[in-house]
Amino acid sequence: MMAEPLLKLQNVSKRFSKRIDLAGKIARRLGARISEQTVHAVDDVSIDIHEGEVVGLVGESGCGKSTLGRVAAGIHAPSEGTIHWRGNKLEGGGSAKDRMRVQMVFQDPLSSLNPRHRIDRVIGEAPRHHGLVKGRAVDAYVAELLEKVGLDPSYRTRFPHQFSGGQRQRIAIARALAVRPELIVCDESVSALDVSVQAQVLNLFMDLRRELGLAYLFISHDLGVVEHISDRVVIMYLGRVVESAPTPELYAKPLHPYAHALLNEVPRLVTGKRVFEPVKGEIPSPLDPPSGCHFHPRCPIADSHCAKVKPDLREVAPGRSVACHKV
Ligand SMILES: Nc1ncnc2c1ncn2[C@@H]1O[C@H](COP(=O)(O)OP(=O)(O)OP(=O)(O)O)[C@@H](O)[C@H]1O
Repeated sequence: MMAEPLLKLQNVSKRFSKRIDLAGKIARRLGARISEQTVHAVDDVSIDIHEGEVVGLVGESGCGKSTLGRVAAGIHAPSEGTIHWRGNKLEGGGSAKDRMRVQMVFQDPLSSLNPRHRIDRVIGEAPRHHGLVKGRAVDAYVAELLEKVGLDPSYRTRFPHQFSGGQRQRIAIARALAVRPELIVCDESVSALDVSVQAQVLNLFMDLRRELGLAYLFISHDLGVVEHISDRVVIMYLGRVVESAPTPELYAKPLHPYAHALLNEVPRLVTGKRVFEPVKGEIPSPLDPPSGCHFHPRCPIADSHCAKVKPDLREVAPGRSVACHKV
């Protein structure tokens, strides 16, 4: 029997209210300039992440990846659904101690690191605040973390702007590690870096996984990176999971028509150029998603049933689930 997952998200949804400024005569005549609409950023998603596992999360821009990552990290409370940590239900997003077990590393370290704080404060503040390390021991703790992420411990008196993009991302990783997490949510954590620096930071993530047994929820639009790093990949479309599968099986034979179309976008190196074949058709608005299967207007095999009925995510093989009426 498989062990209890580290993090279990069950039927999680997250909605946001969006204020729309209605311009024009009709809106004025109706006496309303502002209207509220609901964005279903995450719609009934269930995901398990096991100890030491790397789960890739992919999908086109706006499909809800970041929102799901923030729910997983306790930054957003879900509008619906439950979250369990090692089998224990987290109420109201979880206690501070529970939340420390999941840390997030963002795309742009410069905006997530306080520019006025020296690195020793950036990294040492949270563990000191939570009593993980006290007094003079903080300096040695920060130095050890800097070494762990491949930076010179003497850098701890510098400020974030004195580092390169790759070094800043290492600092953001050291800050995440400082509270001894078991799961790190990486939200496009290498996307802003040069390709050679990307590879170094990805190697660091994998070294830390081996050394500390860390699990990752790895959000990326780069399907090549996700293939390289993930044990399992979850594909989202307009707030819903459409396919979840072990990485080699998914890349060898995607089953959902969207997964199929998306994987055609994996850059292929042809005569030194990166070639993309974008998924055909517009991404519909999450303010007004299509009925039935959200993908049906762009799907080459959809029929009238797909336009009416939402397909459930069904297990089609061990560890592999697909939400499609035709699979
Ligand atoms: N705080 C918020 N308030 C209102 N709407 C939001 C908020 N955060 C996200 N959204 C909306 O929720 C939807 C999903 O956004 P999200 O950022 O999670 O998608 P994403 O897949 O991570 O996209 P990207 O790759 O572009 O970051 C989008 O329509 C977005 O506009």
